[in-house]
Amino acid sequence: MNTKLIDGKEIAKKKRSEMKSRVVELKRLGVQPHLAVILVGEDPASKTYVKNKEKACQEIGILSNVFHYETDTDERTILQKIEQLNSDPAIHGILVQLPLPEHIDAKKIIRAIDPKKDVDGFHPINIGKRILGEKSFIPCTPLGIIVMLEEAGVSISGKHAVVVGRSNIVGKPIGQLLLDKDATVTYCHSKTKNLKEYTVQADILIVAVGKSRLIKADDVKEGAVVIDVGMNRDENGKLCGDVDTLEVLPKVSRITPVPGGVGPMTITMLLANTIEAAKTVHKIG
Ligand SMILES: Nc1nc(=O)c2c([nH]1)NC[C@@H]1CN(c3ccc(C(=O)N[C@@H](CCC(=O)O)C(=O)O)cc3)C=[N+]21
Repeated sequence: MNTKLIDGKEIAKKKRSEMKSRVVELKRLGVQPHLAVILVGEDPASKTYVKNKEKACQEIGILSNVFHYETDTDERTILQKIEQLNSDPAIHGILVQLPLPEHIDAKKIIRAIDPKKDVDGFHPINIGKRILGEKSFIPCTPLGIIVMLEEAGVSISGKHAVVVGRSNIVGKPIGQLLLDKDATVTYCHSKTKNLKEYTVQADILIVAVGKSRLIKADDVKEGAVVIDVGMNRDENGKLCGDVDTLEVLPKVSRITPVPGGVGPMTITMLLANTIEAAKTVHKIG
């Protein structure tokens, strides 16, 4: 593998093997980490992701249950399921796979999850705590990015980080996390005029917009670190990111590939959050 590539798959593997021992330790103390996943509908990408999450749980000894509902399931049924999972002491983490069908109010669903079991870190309580610097669940993708930067030995303090994309699950939280690590942060989005003017200034460039190969060599600074959060299909149906990796590669110092970059780290952080949830409930340090 090109030495410029930050190998998310490899870092994920290392982290998962560490977690595996932690799970063994927890089991010795009588605690079996347990994740519940709610999936509504038949979106093929969602089904694949959920399957990958199940597999990852199994691999490191976390129990997982997937509750799969038909597309036309009403909101109340899902809310009732969440309530049941909230009050079940054997369940430590609850994840509702997004996106949900349109007739279901995702905001309402997320608010129904017990914040202590919100391993996605999407509940307003966890978002509020995070902003205030209190202990909280951090969304898996941004957390995975921070861990990758650390593992790759990229220092963050004093760097100019440019975040392209402002979603609640990636853009906004990763900017906040980088800020907490003393980066100077610029947010760009669909209404940003002359995007390139900003991206070329980035020491650390995070791209999470969902547009195939949007970022070209001209858009990056020499020696930049680039994190590609995109998960797109190109015109040939091939999985690709928001960055034209081959084109920018000669110019950057480090870059995450797609696949094999941020994706595997996202799932790994879900496992980490689930273990954390189990430890907290059972008051294990
Ligand atoms: N409640 C919720 N939480 C999420 O964390 C969540 C979600 N909903 N909805 C969808 C997005 C997307 N997401 C991915 C996770 C792993 C890969 C992943 O492992 N990707 C592989 C490739 C997978 C493939 O081949 O399709 C890789 O990049 O190497 C991708 C995408 C989690 N999400």
